[in-house]
Amino acid sequence: MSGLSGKVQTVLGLVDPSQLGRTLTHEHLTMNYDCCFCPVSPGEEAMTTAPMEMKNVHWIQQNPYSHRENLVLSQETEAVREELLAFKKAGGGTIVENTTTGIARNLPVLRQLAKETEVHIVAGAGYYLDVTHSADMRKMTVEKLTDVIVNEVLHGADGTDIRCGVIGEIGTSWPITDSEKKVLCAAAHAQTQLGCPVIIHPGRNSAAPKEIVRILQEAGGDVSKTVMSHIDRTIYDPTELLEFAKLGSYIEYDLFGVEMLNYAFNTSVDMPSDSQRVQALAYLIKEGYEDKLVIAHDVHTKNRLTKYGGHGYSHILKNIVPKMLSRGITQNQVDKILIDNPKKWLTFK
Ligand SMILES: CCC(=O)NCCS(=O)(=O)O
Repeated sequence: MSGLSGKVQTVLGLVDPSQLGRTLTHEHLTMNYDCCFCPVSPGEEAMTTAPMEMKNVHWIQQNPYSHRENLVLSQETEAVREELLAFKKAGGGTIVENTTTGIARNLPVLRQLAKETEVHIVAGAGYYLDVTHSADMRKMTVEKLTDVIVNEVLHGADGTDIRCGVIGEIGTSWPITDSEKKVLCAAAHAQTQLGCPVIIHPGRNSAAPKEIVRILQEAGGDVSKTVMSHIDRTIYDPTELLEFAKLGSYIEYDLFGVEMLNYAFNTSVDMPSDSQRVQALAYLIKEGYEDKLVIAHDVHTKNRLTKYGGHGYSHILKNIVPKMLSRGITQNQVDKILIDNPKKWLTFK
């Protein structure tokens, strides 16, 4: 294992795991989501460039991926700084920033935000979805990709000395592409060398998480130290959910705050409400998985910020925790989900 053993690596350096406090395991503070622009139905084209103002907010909330400006979170560093200060004031301690290569990771901005707000920020290594993979990167072998990821953790990424503390979010589509499979194998190999946490973005199909676990395990990865993101929009059937839970990864409900009727990336999906997310957590707790649950908002577009009428980064602490408690989840279980489980996951072996 590396010299990082027993520590958590933030953009400001190593910290003792006991310092983390309440942790959101899947957020973005600066990124660009142009790669996933969704065209609108005929007649609605003008809305894709409409100003981000009150009369358009509802349309943007329902069609977040079809509004050009909404996809550029990187323009909102000042608003994000304010939000992080509010998160800290609400009792938050740490944010895992999941932006990887392909969606405009900006480590100097993350370091600056961490310094200015005193929120611990853990940055992500590796690559996002196939659609963002460059021609050069596609030519790399698994060994070369492993070297790049290991280097991002041990020495710094994007030409900086700022080190990543987690591998991911590693992007996968459905079906998983060959290039994405190579990255998954590289993530598993890097994890074996480093003993570090991994986090995965599964494709939008209920079979995707299980297939990813299979690929990671075959490549020697440690699934017990891996978070499967976006379960909210991926596995609905309770039996399928339990089958997946048995495989041993962390299960992440990370779209808290998203309430939308039509989910443009997969129109066959009924996006759950926050109440249904809390019900899913309560169900998994009842089934014995309270040590494997983590939660977040996955803020990745402008409309999710309070500046634009969104819920911001404090919604879980301010609104979801009281709801969890009112639905029979105990304070001890809440603390596991927000403090103990993230701490265990983020600590290098
Ligand atoms: C970059 C942020 C991201 O991938 N978010 C997931 C969106 S969704 O696939 O759950 O809609």
